[in-house]
Amino acid sequence: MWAAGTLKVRDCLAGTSVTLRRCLKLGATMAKSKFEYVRDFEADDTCLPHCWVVVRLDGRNFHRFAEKHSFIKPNDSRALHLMTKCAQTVMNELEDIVIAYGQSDEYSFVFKRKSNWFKRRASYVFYWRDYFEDQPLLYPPGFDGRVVVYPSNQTLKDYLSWRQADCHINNLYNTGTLAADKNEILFSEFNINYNNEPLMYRKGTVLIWQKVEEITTKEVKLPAEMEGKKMAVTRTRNVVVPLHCNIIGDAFWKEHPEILDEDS
Ligand SMILES: Nc1nc2c(ncn2[C@@H]2O[C@H](COP(=O)(O)OP(=O)(O)OP(=O)(O)O)[C@@H](O)[C@H]2O)c(=O)[nH]1
Ligand SMILES: [Mg+2]
Ligand SMILES: [Mg+2]
Repeated sequence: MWAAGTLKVRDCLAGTSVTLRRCLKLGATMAKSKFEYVRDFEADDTCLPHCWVVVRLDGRNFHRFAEKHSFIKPNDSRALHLMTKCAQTVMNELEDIVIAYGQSDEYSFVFKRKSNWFKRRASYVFYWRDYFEDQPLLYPPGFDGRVVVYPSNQTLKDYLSWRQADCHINNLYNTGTLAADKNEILFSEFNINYNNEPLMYRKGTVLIWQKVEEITTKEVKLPAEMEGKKMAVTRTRNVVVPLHCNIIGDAFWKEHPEILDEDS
């Protein structure tokens, strides 16, 4: 998705894979060969229907990539914004994604229960220069993807909570030290109040759809006496908005009931 040719997400979301399998079956009956047996190794990778489908992409050996491209430690806001830009682009292309969550070198995309499609993008490389102006891209990063299905709203919420907890733990660790009472040590020894660290670093990024009112001027044709006149027209548009809020706990889900709404 982020770098061409590196993503190995199986096409388990696509209804087309079923069609493809049918075609293969048809072809196979027409021309069977002694090699036919290898098809038995194919696992049925169709995702369970009616479940939430999560695709998580994670940078491969990103430790090296960050080092080679002089990323600021432990958090480089350019890198995080570049990831978010890519994820927003993906969401804008795939309206079936209801929410996405990103931190560090990973992004999770949650597809509607009814979804049946998926696409690839080479966004990360494409937008690199917008975020890392002075740092040339030395090699294209690779991202591996995995697909997991979650059967209930609660398991999906728990999945996203797990990723945000991971963001918190890693960030606290990377910002400071190994010891038990990290917050206290950060404050007393390094004079860093962890709670003052930017929210994007502590909470990661949540991408959701929000309706915005857009005012545009339009030439109005009717009625006849107003012909040629420009008028302000308001229309509602769905846009992808980044948030750096808590998704662990009920408050977020109560505030945004539409995300998990079956019919939306
Ligand atoms: N300096 C810096 N490094 C980052 C930043 N974001 C991610 N990284 C690096 O990316 C790594 C991501 O962790 P992992 O995904 O567990 O490790 P990985 O090196 O990508 O290895 P694999 O995922 O197993 O291939 C971190 O350990 C950091 O080294 C950042 O903003 N700044
Ligand atoms: Mg990684
Ligand atoms: Mg990672």
